[in-house]
Amino acid sequence: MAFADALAWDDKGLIPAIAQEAATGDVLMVAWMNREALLQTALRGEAVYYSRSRQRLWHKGEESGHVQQVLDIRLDCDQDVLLLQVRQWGHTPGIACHTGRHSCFYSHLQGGQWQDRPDAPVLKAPAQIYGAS
Ligand SMILES: N=c1c2ncn([C@@H]3O[C@H](COP(=O)(O)OP(=O)(O)OP(=O)(O)O)[C@@H](O)[C@H]3O)c2ncn1[C@@H]1O[C@H](COP(=O)(O)O)[C@@H](O)[C@H]1O
Ligand SMILES: [Mg+2]
Ligand SMILES: [Zn+2]
Repeated sequence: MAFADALAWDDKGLIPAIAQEAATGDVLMVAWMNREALLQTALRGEAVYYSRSRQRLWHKGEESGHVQQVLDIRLDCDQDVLLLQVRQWGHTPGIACHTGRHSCFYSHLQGGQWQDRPDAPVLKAPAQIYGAS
C-alpha cells in the first residue's frame, strides 16, 4: 500500500476526507480515514471512513443505505487532506448527513449567530432513516 505512505497522517494515524458531490460541486461532509479506511475506499469504490466517536471503520450508508460511490480520490498539495469526488446514493436528492439533510454544512453565520440555512432543509426525518434498526 505504497500510496498510503505518501500521506501526512496525523499523530493518531488519521487524515481528514472531504466528500464533494461530483455532479454539483456541493461539499457534503467531512470525516476521517485511517490507512485501512483509505484502502477499503480504494478497493470498494465506496467511501469508508474511520469514525472517531465509534472508534471503528465506518462504511458510509451501512445503516441508512446512503452510500457514497467514489469516482475519484484527490490529495492536496501538502498531502494532509483528501478530497473524494462522490455520487451520493440512496435518496434523490442525495442525503449525506445523518440529520436527513443533503449536506452536513446546513448551518451558517447570520447576524452573529449560527442559524440553519433556509435552503438546506431536512429531506427525510432521521427517525425514518435510522429508526427501524
Ligand atoms: N450517518 C452518520 C453521518 N453522516 C454524516 N456524518 C458526519 O460525518 C462526520 C463524522 O462522523 P462521526 O461523528 O461518526 O466521526 P468523528 O467526527 O470521527 O467523531 P466525533 O469526533 O464527531 O465524535 C460528522 O461530522 C457527521 O456530521 C455522520 N455522522 C454519523 N453518522 C451516524 O453513523 C451511523 C451510520 O449511518 P449511515 O452510514 O448513514 O448508515 C448512524 O448511527 C448515524 O447517526
Ligand atoms: Mg465529528
Ligand atoms: Zn451531518
